[in-house]
Amino acid sequence: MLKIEVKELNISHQNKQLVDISFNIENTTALIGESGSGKSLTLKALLNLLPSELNVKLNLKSQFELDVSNIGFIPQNPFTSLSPMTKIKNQFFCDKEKKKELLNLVGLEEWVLNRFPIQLSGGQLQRVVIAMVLSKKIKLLLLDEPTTALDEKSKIKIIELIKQITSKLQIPILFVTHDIESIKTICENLIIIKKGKVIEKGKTLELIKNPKNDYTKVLIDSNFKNREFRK
Ligand SMILES: Nc1ncnc2c1ncn2[C@@H]1O[C@H](COP(=O)(O)OP(=O)(O)OP(=O)(O)O)[C@@H](O)[C@H]1O
Repeated sequence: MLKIEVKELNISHQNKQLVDISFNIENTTALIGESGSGKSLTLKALLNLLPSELNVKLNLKSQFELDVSNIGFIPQNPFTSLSPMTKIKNQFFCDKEKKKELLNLVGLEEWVLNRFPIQLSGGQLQRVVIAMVLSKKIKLLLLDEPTTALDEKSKIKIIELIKQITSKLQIPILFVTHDIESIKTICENLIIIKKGKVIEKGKTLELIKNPKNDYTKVLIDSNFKNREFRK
């Protein structure tokens, strides 16, 4: 399995340090932190999509050249990641048989191709986005809170789908979220960040069972309490 070593990622705005971390993306890795901790900036840096007003220093080691053509990205909001006025079939680039096969893999049927994004539910759209990502020969998959825009029922189904897919892909995966519960059964490794710094990392299940840092404890407790509350 390929591994990506982010030896140094330093992002600043004027004199303010926003992110200063190093970590590995190995097998399935989750990056967790509260709002404003630097998760999105980290993903944008890997995608080379940081706004020009930010200063960035990225030093990474990987066995392959990373560029947009070989990175798959599953965003927070599938509604805004697709063009609203274009039918799905015209935003999905591979032959028809492959499209059908991929749609099938994500639990959708061919009729979806003739719809505009607005005619699909959030859960269906996120499945379409996943099928599109799988149509490329990707070497790294990044997920940015992929269930944030979905209702609770769709969220559970999409997490289940992501779990199936990530176990088959055999490429490094970085799953960014603030929801530890959702990655518990998907990600083998866990990195906790706070205010742009890595404060704890390790194997997910061990870390959840035995967090060393107080911030990690609070993050875990609030995650599970919220979930109980929502049931
Ligand atoms: N273009 C920018 N200019 C200045 N500061 C920025 C810029 N983009 C983000 N920041 C700051 O960087 C910090 C990290 O932001 P980031 O969006 O990465 O957080 P996050 O962990 O993804 O939060 P959320 O879970 O709410 O999306 C925040 O304090 C944010 O205000």
